[in-house]
Amino acid sequence: MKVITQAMVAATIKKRAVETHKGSFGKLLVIGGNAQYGGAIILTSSAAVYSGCGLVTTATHPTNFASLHARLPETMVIDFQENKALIKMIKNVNTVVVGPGLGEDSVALKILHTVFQTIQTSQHLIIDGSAIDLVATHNLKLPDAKIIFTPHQMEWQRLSTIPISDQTENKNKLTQHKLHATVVLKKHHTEIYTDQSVYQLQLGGPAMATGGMGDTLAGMIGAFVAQFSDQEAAVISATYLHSFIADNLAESQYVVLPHQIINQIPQAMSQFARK
Ligand SMILES: NC(=O)C1=CN([C@@H]2O[C@H](COP(=O)(O)OP(=O)(O)OC[C@H]3O[C@@H](n4cnc5c(N)ncnc54)[C@H](OP(=O)(O)O)[C@@H]3O)[C@@H](O)[C@H]2O)[C@@H](O)CC1
Ligand SMILES: Nc1ncnc2c1ncn2[C@@H]1O[C@H](COP(=O)(O)OP(=O)(O)O)[C@@H](O)[C@H]1O
Ligand SMILES: [Mg+2]
Repeated sequence: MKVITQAMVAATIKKRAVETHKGSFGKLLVIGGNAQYGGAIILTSSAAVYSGCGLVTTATHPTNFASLHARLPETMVIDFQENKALIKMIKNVNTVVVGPGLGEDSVALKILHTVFQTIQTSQHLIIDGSAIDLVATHNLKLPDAKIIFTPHQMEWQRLSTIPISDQTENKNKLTQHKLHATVVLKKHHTEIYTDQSVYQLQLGGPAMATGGMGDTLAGMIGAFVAQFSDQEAAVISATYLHSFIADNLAESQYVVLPHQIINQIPQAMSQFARK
């Protein structure tokens, strides 16, 4: 297992070229947030905007529109139940994040079907939270796209059928290979399984054990993958930065809240871009 280093992150987050515009830094669609879990998609969307994605659109339940816009005017919104609008928007972006706070009811399942039917080979698809459980429960066939799963240990157990106590590097690697996807297995010392390698994060700690922490990471990964050309480097760097910021805050805080990490992303990226 390779340890993720600061140098890997610094090599990914580069100073921006001047002859650029918002279209140069990725177009991302985040899908999630039912009537119960609006906070999840607010965190994912915010993390994506603060991570520098050029254009972020949020497909969510309409009950979340006002709260989302009050926190984050930079994102655009669509109703995730409007199938035609959803299809059009999926075709209009280079990266999709699906799952944070999506829920697992029939509406959620229909949305996930639409994503899987519409996504193209060249697009990045981050599958998180409820969407991972829907894939596992309904044994869904994965589309041909650049897929990244971001399960915590229980979600990985449901998807891979490997019990948490048995989630060894070799077993995880075998399932990652079968899935044809990158797997970010979230836990203390998160592990990232790609086609090429296995990486370990040696940052992060229990101050991060707060609901919404993974929703935030999903937005960061989405934004990094949307704007940086090397998918593997982007996933590793987003995962590192998330815990790097948390550890800095945890020096003076007992707990670290997801929105506090989000607020620090632009400064932390600037720090790495100057290395
Ligand atoms: N503000 C919002 O709107 C929020 C919305 N959210 C949204 O809710 C949806 C459901 O996601 P979820 O993660 O909350 O539920 P689920 O998948 O059932 O997992 C929990 C079960 O797994 C177990 N467990 C074992 N190991 C574990 C580990 N390493 N990490 C974590 N859990 C571990 C754990 O064990 P226990 O706590 O019982 O010890 C428990 O039995 C999803 O869409 C998400 O985006 C949340 O993000 C919260 C904020
Ligand atoms: N004790 C811990 N040590 C390191 N990281 C942790 C710890 N507890 C939680 N985290 C991190 O917090 C995030 C939790 O993700 P997840 O369970 O999906 O949260 P949620 O769905 O509530 O947003 C992961 O990135 C995980 O690595
Ligand atoms: Mg989660």
